Amino acid sequence: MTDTVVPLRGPLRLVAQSVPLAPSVLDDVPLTHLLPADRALAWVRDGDGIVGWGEAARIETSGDDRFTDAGAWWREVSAHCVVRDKVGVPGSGLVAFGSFAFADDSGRTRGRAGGSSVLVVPRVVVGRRGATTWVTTINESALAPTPRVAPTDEPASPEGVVFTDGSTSGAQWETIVSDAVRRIEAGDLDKVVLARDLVADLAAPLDVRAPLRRLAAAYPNCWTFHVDNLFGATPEMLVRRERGLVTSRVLAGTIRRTGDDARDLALAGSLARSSKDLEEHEYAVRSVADALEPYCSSTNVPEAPFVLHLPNVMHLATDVAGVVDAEHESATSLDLAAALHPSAAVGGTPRSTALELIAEIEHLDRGRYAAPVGWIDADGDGEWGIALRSAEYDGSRVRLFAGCGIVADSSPEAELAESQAKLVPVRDALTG
Ligand SMILES: C=C(O[C@H]1C=CC=C(C(=O)O)[C@@H]1O)C(=O)O
Repeated sequence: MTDTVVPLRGPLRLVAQSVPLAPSVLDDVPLTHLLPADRALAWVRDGDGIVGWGEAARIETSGDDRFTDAGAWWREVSAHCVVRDKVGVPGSGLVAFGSFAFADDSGRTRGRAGGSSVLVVPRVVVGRRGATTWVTTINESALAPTPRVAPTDEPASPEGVVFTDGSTSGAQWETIVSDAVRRIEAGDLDKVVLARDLVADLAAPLDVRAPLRRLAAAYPNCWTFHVDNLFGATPEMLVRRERGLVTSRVLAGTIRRTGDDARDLALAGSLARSSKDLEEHEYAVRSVADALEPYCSSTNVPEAPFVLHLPNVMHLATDVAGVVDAEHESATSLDLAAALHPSAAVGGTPRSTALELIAEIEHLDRGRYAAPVGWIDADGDGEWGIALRSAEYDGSRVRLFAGCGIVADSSPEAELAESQAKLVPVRDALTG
């Protein structure tokens, strides 16, 4: 069931044009430095990506049809759009940024007007992919002039930040983790991912560009994003579809970094050998490989994970790849994200039992945390990360989220410490 906030009144006829920019025009200015304060959209990693602003069209959906309804709308918008693309790379031409709710019933309980999942078509997009930089304009009915693109003013840093417990205290959350371990030991399920939130109150409404700039600079190998008041820097790629090739970066199994390189290297070795973390990881890889298989003529699932080093933590990581088969050629990146969500990196194994347990014991509306966030183009190519290391804000109130995979050998105290480490990126981005 879906509540469509902006119903489609007849076909929406958009005109999109992408033109290359000479590299000297932006002179290596980070894409996040181009964003205006209002309606900023971002998806950047290591200098590449797309940022956008303004709004040519949007759809909000909710409920269990949130992906299918958004997908049908996107097919319709793409089919009626006139695209003049002089760049021709994934992300040029018509694009929409999107972010989806974790749970079928999410959003309703938060009292937000309308649905909680969204696709937004910006009016202006600036993209960078290696040496290629471009600007896209999107307008209704007629071509819009290409705007001058230049760095915007330095955003105000958040001030007077006060953190308080979210829906549970640390001690209460440890009890919830213990409950989950008992259920796993009783044989009800193999793995469940439990999350908690932290509230930050600021002295003034957040200018999200400040934390975005910090996250993009501090976490270059993560995808820094902002869509409709959800922002963060995620290390996990749920699915990327690029001209028939599908890739996914699966993460599960974590160890905190100490800041001492030699010790961290030894810890990376122990993570790679930890049976608890390897078990947690294997469930996540299986869930992604199994969900991709029906769409692919071939898949590649490496036998062993590698260790991904981030500034705050290290993760076990596996890059899964597949080739979309002829029968599923029309499956868009969003269709694939819908099929994969929620993977066992954020739900659990078996999926339905884990989701029931989350709903029963977590005491948290995850909103759009841990759900797909990313972008899609007119060909259906796109990238959908999992919105981890993220926060949602409303004026001067920010809710930060973090979760941990729980298996039989999990210790509540260690999981609480891990969740604190996962909160660090957004915490630091708010406090400078
Ligand atoms: C659920 C989160 O992380 C997932 C991704 C990587 C490692 C995880 C872990 O080791 O528990 C989680 O499965 C989060 O960051 O909120």
